[in-house]
Amino acid sequence: MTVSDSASQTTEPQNPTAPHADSRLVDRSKLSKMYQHYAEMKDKYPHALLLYRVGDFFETFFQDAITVSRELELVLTSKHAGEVGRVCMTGVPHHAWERHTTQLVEKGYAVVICDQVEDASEAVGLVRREVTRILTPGTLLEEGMLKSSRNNYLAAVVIAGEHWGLAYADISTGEFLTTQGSNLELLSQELMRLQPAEVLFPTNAPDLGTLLRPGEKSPHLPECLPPSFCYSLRSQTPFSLGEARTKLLQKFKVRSLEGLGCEHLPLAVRAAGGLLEYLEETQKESSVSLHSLRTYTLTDFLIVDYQTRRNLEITQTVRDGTFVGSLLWALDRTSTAMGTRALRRWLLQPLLDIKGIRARQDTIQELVENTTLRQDLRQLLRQIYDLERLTGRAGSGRANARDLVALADSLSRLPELAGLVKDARSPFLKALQKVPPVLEELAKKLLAYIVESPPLHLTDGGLIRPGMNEELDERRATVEADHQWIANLEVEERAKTGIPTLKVGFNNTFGYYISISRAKADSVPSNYIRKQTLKNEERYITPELKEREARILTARDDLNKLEYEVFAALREEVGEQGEVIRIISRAVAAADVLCGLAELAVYQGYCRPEMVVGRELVIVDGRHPVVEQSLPAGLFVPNSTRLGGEDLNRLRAASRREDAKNAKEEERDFSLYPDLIILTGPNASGKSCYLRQVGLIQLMAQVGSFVPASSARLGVCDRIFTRVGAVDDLATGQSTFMVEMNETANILNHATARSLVLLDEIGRGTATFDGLSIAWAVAEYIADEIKARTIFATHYHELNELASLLPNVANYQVTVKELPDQIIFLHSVQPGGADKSYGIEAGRLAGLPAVVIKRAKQVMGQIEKHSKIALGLQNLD
Ligand SMILES: Nc1ncnc2c1ncn2[C@@H]1O[C@H](COP(=O)(O)OP(=O)(O)OP(=O)(O)O)[C@@H](O)[C@H]1O
Repeated sequence: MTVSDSASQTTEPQNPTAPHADSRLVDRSKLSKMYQHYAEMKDKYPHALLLYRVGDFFETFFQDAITVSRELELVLTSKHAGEVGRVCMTGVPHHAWERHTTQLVEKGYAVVICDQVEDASEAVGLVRREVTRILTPGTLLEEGMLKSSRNNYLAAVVIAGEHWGLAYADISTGEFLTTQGSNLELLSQELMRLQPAEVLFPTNAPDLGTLLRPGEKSPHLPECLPPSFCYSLRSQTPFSLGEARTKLLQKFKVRSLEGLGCEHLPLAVRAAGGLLEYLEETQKESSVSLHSLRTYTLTDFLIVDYQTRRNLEITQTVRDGTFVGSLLWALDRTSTAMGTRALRRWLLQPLLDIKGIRARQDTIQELVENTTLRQDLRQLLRQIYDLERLTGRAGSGRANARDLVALADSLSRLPELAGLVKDARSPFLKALQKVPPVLEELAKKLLAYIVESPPLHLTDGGLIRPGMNEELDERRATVEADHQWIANLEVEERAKTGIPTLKVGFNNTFGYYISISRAKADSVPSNYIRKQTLKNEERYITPELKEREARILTARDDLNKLEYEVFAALREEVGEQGEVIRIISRAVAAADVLCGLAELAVYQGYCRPEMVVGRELVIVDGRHPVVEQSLPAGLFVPNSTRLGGEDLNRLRAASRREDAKNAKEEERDFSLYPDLIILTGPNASGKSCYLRQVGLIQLMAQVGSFVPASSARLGVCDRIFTRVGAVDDLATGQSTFMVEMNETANILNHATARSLVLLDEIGRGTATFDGLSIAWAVAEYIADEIKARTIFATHYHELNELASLLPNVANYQVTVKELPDQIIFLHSVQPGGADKSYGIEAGRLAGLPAVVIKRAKQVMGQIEKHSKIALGLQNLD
């Protein structure tokens, strides 16, 4: 439900003494001035929660108060708002606004901050308030609101028939990319990869501005958009080609979009332009600092669809969605937040380009071979803060002095980093060899200007070192002289009055005063004016003291203001170098990822896979990278895999050259390396583990990582498909079997000879013979028609018959040792098919009553007698 919906459902109380709960229904003329202003602001942002600064609080009123008190579990109170009576109210202390806003934004609300923009003590009449910030899930910048380990993407989508444009940006790091495609399924997959915090969608819906929370339905949202994200319904205008194009040209100060790569991609342009407009609208006071726009195509990367990402547990486990136990968890040895985010991006977007893969491998290899370099690099990287986000905050005017010190500190490590890699040969280390001189200078300047441990607040002074700014030094000298005057005053007055206990003090109410014990009150000079009487003391002021005090306070104010100005100028300088810093940050992030992967390769005994152009998939002694780490050392049983031995194109070319005989010969050899493996074995023997291990090794190899095997030779895949397990998709009301069939249909319709297909059971969710028939037909179609490299794990050992019918199918089994009263899992994958599934045995081990086990064996005997499936199919031909 949107905020506005909740509001419209709130009817004004019939009870005249109950507080008003809807700003739209009250008589505005009866509201006091501040509430009238509040209501005007609320009218402008009907779809967001408005946090309105009153004194030390950010208050919410009317309908927003009800929503906020419910969502944050705060007490709902009410406040007198003029003639109209009381209105609902709840609020949060102003210093805690970030924490509370984060919670609201995480729950899918947009929050508008309306702050005081003048000093309340100087205000004439109502304190001036303005909207200073609009926070939505995709536009967060504040450090406490973001997870350092992942990007926070804002996406924008434009759809025209089957065609679409998608732009996305992370305003905290400055990334900004756009693309265009022509298949809505791919759009959905790309969104699932990005997991954006918020998606902008242009529509002509009447409720523009609404932020739909995850799962919330709207008739204006096309079905192809995954329901699990927040969608902002936007006006179509900024997404029109003309407006969007102009916006991009202006933002990046270019005459054509050619250089950005999207001149001829109108949908990509529309999405990017619309996104920019939204950022400008929500960022208000600060400019948005974004990298220049990069255009990419989905075909540059290995397609890992949502199911595969989920089944291979790349960023979270299937069972409980936790990070621990995922591939990312097992591989992450990065030392910086930038590296952690980059590793996640890389795992979700493996490469297709062999050159790119080899460049990463070369770097890992160099770091594997040079232990000292690797250790020194890791040590140094640990001292580098999140340059990307620090720069993002500086560029948008939100960095504080501590941020700039951290940034300068990190920048000043870069020359050291360059020194470490000066003799490196591999591409990603060479990228660190040159530090742009402008950054060295910037770091030096920042460290010279800003004190070592600056305060959090920017307006209370204490930021800039002495000797950096003449005017600042002068003002500081004046303030110090005044302080000295006060300090001397005590000595002088003691001497003058002869009262040794006389003291000069300060408090916020009276400012400076002279304190004398009551016993001595009679001997005070006549120019002392009594200001306050306490139990044991009298407090006085003198006209001279007051005059000095006024000077001190103004001078301090001026000093603080100037310090802030000097600081803001430094921050701006950082913002101006944003692009240069970001380029080097990305190089640092990449080197960090590769350094971590090298460390992993050494400690886990990974090998460098040989990447080839053909279809080969040869893994010798492969291991599952995650399961291996969760078992005690040495317990994981390695297994080899050999698939897709020959390049089908070459074979086909051979047959076209009418060299059919030769081709047949080759085809026979080729059968040594099958395309499809039927994998059988008892429950819990390790079939799923083996299947996933092959998928993960292929994926890791295309990320450029070394892999858990003693050797590997891998052709680059265009896509990895998986169908694993079965879960009811309750959200769409689909049964287990229908989910399974949909996923299988997707694979059969999209897999190519260059794909890797991993199928873990097909046809289990229906009657045995239906299931077996479907499984058979699917395996046959993949092996015979698609010729994708495939591993098909199944309990239907009848499928083993396929190997005798098709040359590119082979049978493998996960072996077990049978003892009289137990089965021992060997977890070893061997040629040949299992002739039984040990399901009844598993039932016995699980404690099914003996009589049931006995009866099951009888029934199985009968069924097997009548099942002559392979024979029957052969007869069909
Ligand atoms: N190669 C291996 N070495 C050591 N342990 C393994 C190996 N493979 C699997 N295991 C262990 O066996 C357990 C069961 O494996 P897995 O889930 O792959 O079985 P399965 O054959 O797919 O079972 P089911 O048919 O019931 O789905 C795993 O959790 C893992 O701990």
